[in-house]
Amino acid sequence: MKSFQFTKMHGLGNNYIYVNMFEEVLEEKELSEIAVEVSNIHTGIGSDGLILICPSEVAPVKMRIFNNDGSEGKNCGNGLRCVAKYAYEHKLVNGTDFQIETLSGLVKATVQVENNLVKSATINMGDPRLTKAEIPMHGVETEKCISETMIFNGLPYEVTAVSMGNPHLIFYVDNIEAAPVLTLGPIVEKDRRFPEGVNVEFVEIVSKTELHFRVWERGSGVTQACGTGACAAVVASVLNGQTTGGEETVVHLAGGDLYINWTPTGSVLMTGPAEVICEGNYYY
Ligand SMILES: N[C@H](CCC[C@H](N)C(=O)O)C(=O)O
Repeated sequence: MKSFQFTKMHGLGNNYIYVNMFEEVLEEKELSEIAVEVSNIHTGIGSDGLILICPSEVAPVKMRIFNNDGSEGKNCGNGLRCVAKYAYEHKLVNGTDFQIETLSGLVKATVQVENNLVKSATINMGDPRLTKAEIPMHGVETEKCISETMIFNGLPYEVTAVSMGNPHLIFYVDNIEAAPVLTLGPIVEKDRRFPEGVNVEFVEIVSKTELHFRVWERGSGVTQACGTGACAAVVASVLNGQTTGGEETVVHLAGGDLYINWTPTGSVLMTGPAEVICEGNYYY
């Protein structure tokens, strides 16, 4: 019987099982299966997936994220805030500003500290990627998908695609409570026009600096929040003239609020909470 120590953390209810790979050893070929197992609420711990906090050659720490279906994602906004919290509190980094390596590149983290504990973090998520080649999605590689009509389940929808290092497709609705998250989400997630799959977001515009948001995540289904998705939603809303670029926009997610700014320099800043739920030993 093998075991490893874990910390369960969440960002606005988007919760993952975090493993400190500076101290634990997990076999690469087991990671996908471990992600599925720990995520199971009946026979595991219960979570949206697994996140590894790893050594890096280019930053103090590296984040790897696995969804609850075992697939590996390339970025995770809520996860980055929790990794930043863990790294600061476990002295894996020096000071409140540091870089984190992800599979989609380096991001910059700034933690907000009270009584030596991180309450929230601001992550500079870098620039959004907008060409169809970068999403990735089928179509002319250099073209962007902004308010493009696409047919899903026999019906036309105006959609906008944004990558924050992971792919997102944004749908606009008049009433977020009635958004077809459970019906349309799984269909779009696996649509063959997205060769790596896609995270699916539904957005209701409230004002030029406020929106409601729900998500069906690639590889995890419905989650309480999606940080990269919220960033993608703000970028899409600015591109569609619905919200104001360069202004902090509040995104209301099921689990709470994120503050997102697509700055004039092109990078996207995301600020929100990060919390520890529990720690323990997992036996497998
Ligand atoms: N919940 C994460 C996104 C996970 C992305 C993952 N579902 C994928 O891209 O495969 C977030 O806060 O950004």
